[in-house]
Amino acid sequence: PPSSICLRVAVLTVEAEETHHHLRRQIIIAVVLASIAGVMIVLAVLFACIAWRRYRGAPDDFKDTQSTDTQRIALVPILNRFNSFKATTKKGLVAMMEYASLEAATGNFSESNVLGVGGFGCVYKANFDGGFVAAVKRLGCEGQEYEKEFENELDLLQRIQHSNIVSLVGFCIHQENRFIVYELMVNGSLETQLHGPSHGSALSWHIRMKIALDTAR
Ligand SMILES: Nc1ncnc2c1ncn2[C@@H]1O[C@H](COP(=O)(O)OP(=O)(O)OP(=O)(O)O)[C@@H](O)[C@H]1O
Repeated sequence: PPSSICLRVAVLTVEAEETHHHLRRQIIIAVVLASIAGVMIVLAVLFACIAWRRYRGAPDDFKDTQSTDTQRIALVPILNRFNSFKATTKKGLVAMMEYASLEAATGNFSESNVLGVGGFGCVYKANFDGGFVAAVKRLGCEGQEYEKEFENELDLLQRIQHSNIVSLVGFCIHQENRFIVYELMVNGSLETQLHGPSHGSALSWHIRMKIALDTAR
């Protein structure tokens, strides 16, 4: 009868609508899940990139202390074989200087050439052939702390090249002795200027302000 046909058509329409609804809901869920997965993948890649850049940019000491220590210890006997020339290290080129030239330039490390004394050794003024003047630090030769200080200072100064930081000229290893050659600070160190015999009397407030700004840079 026509009424039962109408009823069947109505039931079929409702079923079709329900199926359509169900399908739409599934599509929406799939799209949302895919979007979340996509965002998570992008975030993971981003995080990995940042972590990698930080790892590469970090000083060696923060990466793998054990392996850098091993490298440093391994470096010394290799350097000992040379006496002059330039040593290419992972950070650049540093002059390996002959002991004889340091001895000659400092007048055999004479008292009259002493510029100052630090925690790890004495610093001498050195006049090299050709008029080149520098400062030579002779590190004490007892104990591992001197060896570590020598390696740390070389490592740091190779990496830090800045107009406000004294530059590294070279180094020398002679028997048990270790030497570091620096650019000469003709007016002495900042500490000497501030706390030396003059007690800073030579520094005007304008100069002090300039020093403070340069230090911050
Ligand atoms: N490049 C340089 N030019 C001129 N004088 C220097 C130079 N380097 C060091 N001096 C003088 O030698 C002194 C000792 O320097 P050094 O670097 O051995 O020790 P420090 O930095 O004063 O102290 P510490 O060894 O305890 O860190 C300095 O105070 C300074 O007077």
